[in-house]
Amino acid sequence: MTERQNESPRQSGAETIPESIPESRQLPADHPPVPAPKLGVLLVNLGSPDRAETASVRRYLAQFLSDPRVIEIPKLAWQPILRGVILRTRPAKSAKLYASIWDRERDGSPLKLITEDQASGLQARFPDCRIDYAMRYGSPAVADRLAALKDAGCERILLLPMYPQYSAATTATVVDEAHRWMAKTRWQPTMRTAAPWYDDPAYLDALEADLRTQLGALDFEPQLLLFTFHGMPKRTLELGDPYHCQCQKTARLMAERLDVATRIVFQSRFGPAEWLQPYLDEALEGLPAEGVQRVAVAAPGFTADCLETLEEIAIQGREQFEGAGGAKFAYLDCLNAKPAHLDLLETVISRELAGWRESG
Ligand SMILES: C=CC1=C(C)c2cc3[nH]c(cc4nc(cc5[nH]c(cc1n2)c(C)c5CCC(=O)O)C(CCC(=O)O)=C4C)c(C)c3C=C
Ligand SMILES: [Fe+2]
Ligand SMILES: [Fe+2]
Repeated sequence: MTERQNESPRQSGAETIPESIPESRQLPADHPPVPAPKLGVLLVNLGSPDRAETASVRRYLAQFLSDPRVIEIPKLAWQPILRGVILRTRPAKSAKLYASIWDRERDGSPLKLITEDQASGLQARFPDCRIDYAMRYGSPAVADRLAALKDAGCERILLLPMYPQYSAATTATVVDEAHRWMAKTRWQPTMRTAAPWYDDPAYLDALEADLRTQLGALDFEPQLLLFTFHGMPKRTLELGDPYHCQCQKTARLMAERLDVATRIVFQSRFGPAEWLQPYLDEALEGLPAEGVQRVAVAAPGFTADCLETLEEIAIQGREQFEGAGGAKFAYLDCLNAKPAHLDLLETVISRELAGWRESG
């Protein structure tokens, strides 16, 4: 083999070398193909089942809930509960919920399709990079998309866990998974991970503009705007996870920018342990008795609408509030693939690529 082909513009086998490439850059006929070096960006969100069907949801939940970053209970104690109880009962119920939000035309979950749209929207803004997306659980798998970026010649890859607030159960497990692939890879790309953007002015600007627009379009004036974040076991806060503090900071900085009363709550409790409080469902059920008849709910920790927003908040949350006597309820959707979100993600990606694009 000759020296490394960092500067080689070759894309494929020796017989396809264009005439214009100088002799010194050509590879011998028996050399493995070396694509031209590029920058890659991989957006990674949580993931969904491939279909809104029990078997598919069971596979997805088995992978998700076997992750020791998500369920911090020793494997020997947890697996019998997971296999013997949860995977026997939950998949059928969750499949029905997924069916209620499924995009039938594009045949996918909102979370996956919105992430796909974010990646293609960003690709148009970064013609010099290859932008792709993956799901931490389910498909497309992180390892497969990292391998595809590498095969396309990306020698430097920016990993973008799609969570504005860091938690071990979300951000860290994306990094773990990427590094498991790295550990099996001979010629590793250089990899960076984007920092969480929970207090970044670009994030707050995007949220503020979007929430103002959505609030302004309502047919009522909310007395209260609830900021709901996905919950975490309370124990994770005691163990040093910064998630709770980062959610609090996002909510406080947003409250300072908006001229409506706000409150922070946490949703999607799982299992019998105490989770971060106050809980969304209890808040919605208690508000009418406090005299709050008109409420709006926003979920600034979700970069894409998903089961936890479209079903748990927009459907169940409304029922809880109205069932307790509330009059007006509005769910404000996530930033999704809206231009304001692409602007924010462009800012984050450009910052994280600093030094790479210039030298690339
Ligand atoms: C946005 C941040 C998220 C945190 C933090 C988080 C922690 C966390 N989640 C579970 C259990 C479940 N979460 C489920 C769905 C789900 N969770 C997030 C995000 C966070 N989770 C998203 C975006 C989604 C939606 C996925 C989709 O396809 O739309 C589910 C599955 C759904 C169900 O069956 O109800 C479970 C279970 C735990 C235990 C946890 C922290 C330890
Ligand atoms: Fe979750
Ligand atoms: Fe805190």
